[in-house]
Amino acid sequence: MSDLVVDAVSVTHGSTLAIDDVSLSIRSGELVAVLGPSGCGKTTLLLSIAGLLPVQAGTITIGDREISRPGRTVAPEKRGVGWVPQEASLFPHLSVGENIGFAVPRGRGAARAERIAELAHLVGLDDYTGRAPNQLSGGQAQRVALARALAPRPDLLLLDEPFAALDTQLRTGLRREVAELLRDQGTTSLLVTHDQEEALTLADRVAVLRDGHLEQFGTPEEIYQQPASDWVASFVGDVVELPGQWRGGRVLCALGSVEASAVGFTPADGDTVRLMLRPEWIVPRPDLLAQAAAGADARVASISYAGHDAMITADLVDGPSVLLRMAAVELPEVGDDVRLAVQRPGLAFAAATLP
Ligand SMILES: Nc1ncnc2c1ncn2[C@@H]1O[C@H](COP(=O)(O)OP(=O)(O)OP(=O)(O)O)[C@@H](O)[C@H]1O
Repeated sequence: MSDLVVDAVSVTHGSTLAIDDVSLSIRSGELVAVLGPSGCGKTTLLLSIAGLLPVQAGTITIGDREISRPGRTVAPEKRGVGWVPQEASLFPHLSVGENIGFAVPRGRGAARAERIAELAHLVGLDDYTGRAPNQLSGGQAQRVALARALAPRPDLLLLDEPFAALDTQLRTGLRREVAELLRDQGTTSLLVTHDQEEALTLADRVAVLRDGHLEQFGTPEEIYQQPASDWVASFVGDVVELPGQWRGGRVLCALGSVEASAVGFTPADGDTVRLMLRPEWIVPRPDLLAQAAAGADARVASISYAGHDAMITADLVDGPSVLLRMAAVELPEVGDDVRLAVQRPGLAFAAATLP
């Protein structure tokens, strides 16, 4: 398995600039998710890496092989790249075993049959190699598609929303399984998804695309805790935004004086900023009720219970409503008075940059 380097790549569809000067460097064995809203260029990026679309600028390299540059596109079958599509797209006239072995050269005698058996075992379908694709469930078909892509030992595996067509329960289980399998195999993989939870839970690093631009490339923790822009902050996860005034590394706002770091600008004392918090950074602090100086008073307005946790809307006495996410162990009740505090530094964005 090799490194993938996408260097200053631009790709157009006619007059549409779908990928605009994107650079990504993926280490050997890494699983990277490409995350972004519909139409941001995820599929276009994947197609250009697969060799199905030419690049108008920049280069794509796998290991020490340059596979794309303007005017030169190495053919898809010569790139050493595997592809797992959204729908398994198995060949209906071939057995499961023959689907898995489709890209493994014939004429190697036992070696080919061994590789098919090895892959069938890897995806937990040892007993299914003689079956026809229409005798498989959706999840099983997707495993066959994965085995088929891995069989010729690609340098890089591209997965285009491979779990999107599956129901929620199956999707959660299968994606965990697939991520483990790819890690065990040391497969360098690029997974396209518009599902932020999928990206954050599975990937070593996440590339966030917006309108063909790379907004941020970082670990799931960096993307969620230190978003590079207010757009990334609101696209990946829930946000609570409050206007406030910057004062020496803190923001004075309806939640009190909250420690914060400024993102993308250097505020001066007195500047108006937007404070951004995640709902789980705000917590009820009954211990502060006796201390008038700390925290902010609020009343619980509604509770949206989700089993493992709950989203609580609390009306601040001196300000707007805020959202809190709490583990559903000891929840307050609607109408309860609470004292809220912020348990980790927030993010301050320039007021003018917010939509
Ligand atoms: N064949 C095409 N001809 C013209 N424009 C295209 C073509 N394919 C994609 N586009 C445009 O290029 C941009 C990026 O499309 P792309 O399919 O890569 O986005 P995406 O992020 O994969 O979207 P989705 O999540 O909806 O699949 C969009 O503006 C789209 O309309």
